Amino acid sequence: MNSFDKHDLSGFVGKHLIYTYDNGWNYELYVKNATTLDYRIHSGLVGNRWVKDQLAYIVRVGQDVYKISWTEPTGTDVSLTANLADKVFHGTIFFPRWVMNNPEKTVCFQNDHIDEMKALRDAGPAYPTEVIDEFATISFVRDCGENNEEVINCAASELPKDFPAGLR
Ligand SMILES: C=Cc1ccc(O)cc1
Repeated sequence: MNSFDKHDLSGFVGKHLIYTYDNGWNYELYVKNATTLDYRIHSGLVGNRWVKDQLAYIVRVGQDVYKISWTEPTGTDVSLTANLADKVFHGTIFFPRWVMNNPEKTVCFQNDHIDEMKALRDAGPAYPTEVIDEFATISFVRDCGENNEEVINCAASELPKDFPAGLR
């Protein structure tokens, strides 16, 4: 018998998170609804890439612990764990070889380039996959409600210098 309802995502849907991986990569994620997320990458291998309306599997695996998994048009697979109580985050990213070879090709607002990303994925090479397995620290959490298009609506490079100051 669990002490929490596995099917209750209300503590996660609508959350806007900013976190920094131990390797220094800085990311931002918005849990738009129970099956969709938006994200923006501030720094790292593919810094300045941003994506809206990525479909994902989102599950609750603990009182304050959620897991999100998806596969991208680029062929990159991602599985993230967010422990909101402890502000601990963990990401596993499975990059196809072509992204490791030419990360700059994926740095864009992906929604405007879906067919191009799929063509690059299909051209490969896919293998050997590069697995990035990193903890991150959550530095910012707020509630933005469901399906809020304003949370992530530009590239990281277009944000004010003092971002995320003033958001709370
Ligand atoms: C490749 C996308 C991606 C999005 C968020 C995150 O924390 C890791 C990877």
